Order: sequence, then C-alpha cells, then structure tokens
Amino acid sequence: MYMLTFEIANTKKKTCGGAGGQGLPKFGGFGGDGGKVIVIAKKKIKTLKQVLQKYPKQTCKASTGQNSDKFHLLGENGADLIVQVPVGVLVHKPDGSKEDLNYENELCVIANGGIGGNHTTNFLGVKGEEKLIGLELKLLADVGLVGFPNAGKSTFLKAISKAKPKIAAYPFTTISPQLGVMEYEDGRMISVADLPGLIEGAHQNYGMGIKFLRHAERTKLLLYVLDINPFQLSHKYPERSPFETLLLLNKELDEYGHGMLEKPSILALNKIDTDHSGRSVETLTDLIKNLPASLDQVSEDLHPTHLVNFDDILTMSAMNNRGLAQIKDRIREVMDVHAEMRHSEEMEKAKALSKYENVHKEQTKQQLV
Ligand SMILES: Nc1nc2c(ncn2[C@@H]2O[C@H](COP(=O)(O)OP(=O)(O)OP(=O)(O)O)[C@@H](O)[C@H]2O)c(=O)[nH]1
Repeated sequence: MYMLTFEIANTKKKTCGGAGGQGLPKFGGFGGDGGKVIVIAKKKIKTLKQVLQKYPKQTCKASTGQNSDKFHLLGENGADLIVQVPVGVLVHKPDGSKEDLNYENELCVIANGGIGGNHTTNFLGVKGEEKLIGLELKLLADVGLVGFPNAGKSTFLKAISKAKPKIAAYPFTTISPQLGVMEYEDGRMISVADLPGLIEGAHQNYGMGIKFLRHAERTKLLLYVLDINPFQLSHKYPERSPFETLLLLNKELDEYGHGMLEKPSILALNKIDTDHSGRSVETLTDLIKNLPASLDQVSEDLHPTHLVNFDDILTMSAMNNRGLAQIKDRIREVMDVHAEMRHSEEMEKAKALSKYENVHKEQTKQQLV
C-alpha cells in the first residue's frame, strides 16, 4: 500500500530575530547578538498544521542576546529559532521573493537578530528584524495533469478517480488544483493532480498556469492531456492545430524549467470520439512520433528549444470512458520503471562513492606507513 500525502495549505507567520543584549558602558562590554529565525526543511514534518501546532503564537521569536555584565563582558549570543517545516515548502518573503526548500536540511534565514550593544550603539542592544513570511506547501501528488484549457483534464480526473476529486483550498485564486486518487485492484493507489490554467504565454506570466506548475515539480510523472481538435484560447489568439498546441505546451514547460521535460511523461490524446474515421488521431500520432523531423510542418516560433520525450502516446475519450484503463495501467508501469531506474542509479552512485572512499583510505594508510 502506498502512502498518500495531499497537502496544499498556506500559513503566515510573523517572525522576529532576537534583540541584541545591552553592552556595559563602564567596561566597554559587548552585549550578545540576538538569535536569527531560520526555516529548515525536515522530512519528518509532514504538514503545515504541525508547524502551526508547534508555533501557535502569531509571532515566532528568536532569543535575545545576553547582556554584558562585569563577570561576562562579552554577552552570549541569543539562540537561533529554528522552525522545522515540511520538505517542499515555498517561503514567501516580504519583498515578494520566494525561496524553495525542496530537500532535507535546506534552509533559509528569515530574520536576523539585532547586534549586541557596544560603543557604536551607545551600548544599547539593537532590535531584531521583523518579517512576515508565508509558508506554502507545494502539492505532493504522484501524477500531474498538464494541458491547455478545455483539453479534458478534469473530465479525465473525475473518470479515473473513484472519489469525487477533492478541491484543495488554494487561497490566492478562485481556480483550484484538483486532486483525485486512482485505485488499482491490488490496493495500490496513485494520486493525480489537475493543474489548471496553463495557457500560451504562461511562462511570461499570462494566466494562472505558472502558479500551479510549481505543484507539478514534485510529481513523479506528467500526463499531458491534448485535445485532438484545433484549439483557440480566445479571438486574440490564433487557432492552433493539435500538433501546434502540443508544441506550445512543450514550450511552456520548457521555459518554466525545473526539470519538467525530464520527468517521465505520457501523452493522452483526448476526445477520440470526435474523430470518426480515426485519421486525425493517426496523423497526429505520426507527427509526434516523428519529432523532431515533423517540426518542419509548423512555423519556427513554435519550435521548443528542448523537446519532450514521451514514454508512451495513448488515446482516450475521457468523456466516454474509452482507453482509460490502459492509461491507468501505463501510468503505473512507467512510474515503476522510472522508480527502479532511479533506485539502480542511486545504488551505482553509492557503490562508486564507497569504492572511492576505500581507495582513499588505503592511500592515506600507505602514506602513514
Ligand atoms: N467529445 C468529448 N468531449 C470531451 C471529452 N473530454 C472532455 N470533453 C469536454 O471538453 C470540455 C472541457 O473538458 P474539461 O474536462 O473541463 O477540460 P479541462 O482540461 O479540465 O479544462 P480547464 O478546466 O479549462 O483547464 C467539456 O465540455 C467536456 O465535456 C471527450 O473525451 N470527448
């Protein structure tokens, strides 16, 4: 059985570095510096709720530096406040910048402590910085659905997940990433997130899509959902053939970066019920399979710098439940193959490292003899 973690929440905390301790004018003593507020990613913390439970007060404050006295002319520095948060947290800073904490022990300093009192401060300790930060936990789902509007992502999600997709509370927008769980006969469960709102030009901040793409960063596989019919976002945009739409989608994900194109990926060509002869699907599949040669068929401004390499291309009618079982099975297979590959790579790396360490130890021993 696989553990599923769904988490998308947002919390704001006022943080405050510790004030510096007082200096001692008579002997020129230095007060200790105030502690810093540091946010650190820890795997053992799973939810932002845990963070809130640990720090129920509105303000998280680091310790004040010690005052200088005649027995301790140098006051001790105040202890840092180390706030443990789940891996995958995005820290929103007051200046509008954001910092990702994607790995165990990755940290960022949020608020510095004030310096201890000394002759330059009239021996008064300086106040620590006060910062209001936002903590956002990036969605953790196994599969991310990407596609332009109307491609059929939510229809697919509803069709494959037994339960009605849960609407995650996403505080900044009215659009919400939707979450569903695919269940398999042997009890395996794979979570799927619909990441709506991606449009042409999203990487230049058009639409909402780019905000949701950060939730795709942590998925293990991307399922591209593509309508086999031409697509036009609005009258301001040209009508795009399905092949052009795919290239644009590829381009958006490429421009976004963060390893999106390197992720295991499957392409689901949707709405095959609208292609009665099957010819459109066949032509489109050929074009995609023959990348990069088929790029000649479209204008150069649609060429992505890096091309997506699908593990498989499948067809479906999400509305009529056609092809869904096959897609569900392939998602599982492709995910498992990649997980195994990653595992073997890690084993190889560990082996190489231990071999290097042994050689190094041997050389050191010989030098000592
Ligand atoms: N004919 C046909 N229509 C479909 C199919 N799948 C989805 N649709 C229709 O396409 C439209 C868009 O479907 P959605 O599932 O809302 O598409 P989406 O990708 O989630 O769209 P956004 O929420 O805008 O990102 C709806 O009217 C669906 O009924 C399909 O397999 N065949």
